[in-house]
Amino acid sequence: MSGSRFTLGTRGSALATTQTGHVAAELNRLSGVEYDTVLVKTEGDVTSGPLSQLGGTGVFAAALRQALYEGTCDMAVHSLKDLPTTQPEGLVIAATPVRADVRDALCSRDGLFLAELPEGASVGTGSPRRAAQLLAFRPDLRIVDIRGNVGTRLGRVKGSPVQKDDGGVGRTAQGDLDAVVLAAAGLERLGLESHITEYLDPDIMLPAPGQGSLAVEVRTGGSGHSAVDAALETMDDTDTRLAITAERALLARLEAGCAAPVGALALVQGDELVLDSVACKPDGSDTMRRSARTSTLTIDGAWALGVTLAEQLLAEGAAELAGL
Ligand SMILES: NCc1[nH]cc(CCC(=O)O)c1CC(=O)O
Repeated sequence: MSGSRFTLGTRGSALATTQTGHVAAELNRLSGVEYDTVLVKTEGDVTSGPLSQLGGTGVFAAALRQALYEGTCDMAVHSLKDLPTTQPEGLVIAATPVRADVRDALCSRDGLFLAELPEGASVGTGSPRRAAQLLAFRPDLRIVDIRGNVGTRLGRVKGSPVQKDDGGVGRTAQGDLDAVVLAAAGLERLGLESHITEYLDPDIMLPAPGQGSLAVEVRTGGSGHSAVDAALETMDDTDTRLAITAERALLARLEAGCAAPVGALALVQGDELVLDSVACKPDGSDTMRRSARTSTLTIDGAWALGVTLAEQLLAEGAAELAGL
C-alpha cells in the first residue's frame, strides 16, 4: 500500500496488542512513517475448547495472515511460536527482532520453586510440552489443562493478586492451582514479571521452538514503503533468525506442531550454532534429549542443523515416544 502511513494487523489480546505496539513504535522511530493498527479476530481467540484439542497449527495466525494477504493491513506481528512452520505463498517474515527471554516461567503461590511445590501440587498448563517436562522432573504433580489469556491463567493461582474495584490490589481466594507455567517473554512484555517465582532452566524445561521471538510478516515484495522496508531490515536480528530457523526446521522435519511434546532451543555460541532438543512421552515417563551444532552460520546451515537433529531423533524413535 502506498501513502504516508502503514497499517499493522494484530490480534486483540493484551499480549498481541502490546507486542504490536512495541514493533510499531520501533518502526516509526526508525522510518519516521506513521502507522495505524487494525484489530483482527482469530479462531484461537473465540474457540473455548482446550488448546491441545483445537487441532491443526496456526489457529492464532490464520485470520491475521488472511487479513495481510487481502490487504486489510500491510504488516502483521506474530508470536513466532504460534506460526506453523510452512510459510504461506505470498507472505514473508521480514523481520525477527532481537529475541526476548526464551525460558518458561513458573508462577506459583507463596513464591515456591518447582522443586519446593508440595507432593501432588496442581500446576496449570495447556501445553503438552510443558506438561511432559514438568512430569519428567516431578512425576507427582497434577497437571491441569488450562487455557485463556495470560491474565486469566495467572488468576488461577491460589492467592494471586487481583485488581480491586477501588484500584487497589487484593488477594484472591478464587485460585484453584498451586502454580501455572507461562512464557517469561509474554509476562515480561505485559509487565507481569513480578508474578514469576522461578525462571525454569532449559536443562529442565526446553522452550517451544520460536518462543520469545516475534515475527513481522509482510506480503512478498515488502510493506509498500521503502523506508519501512529498510527499518524492517535494521530490526531483523541475525542471531535470532539463525536460532529460530534451526528450531523450526527441527519441528518441521518431525512433522510436529506447537501442540507436540517437543522442545527446542538454539543459540549462537561463539562461531557455532548449538541446537538442543527434547521429545517426550506425554506423561513425562520418558524423554529423549539430543543436541547438535554447526559452524555454518547461514540460514541454510541453520535449517540443515534442525533437519539433521530431527532425523537423529526420528531414527531413535522420537515419533513413537512423543506420539507424533
Ligand atoms: N501460545 C500463546 C503464546 N504465544 C506466545 C506467548 C508468549 C510470548 C512468546 O513466547 O513469545 C504465549 C503465551 C505463553 O505461552 O505463555
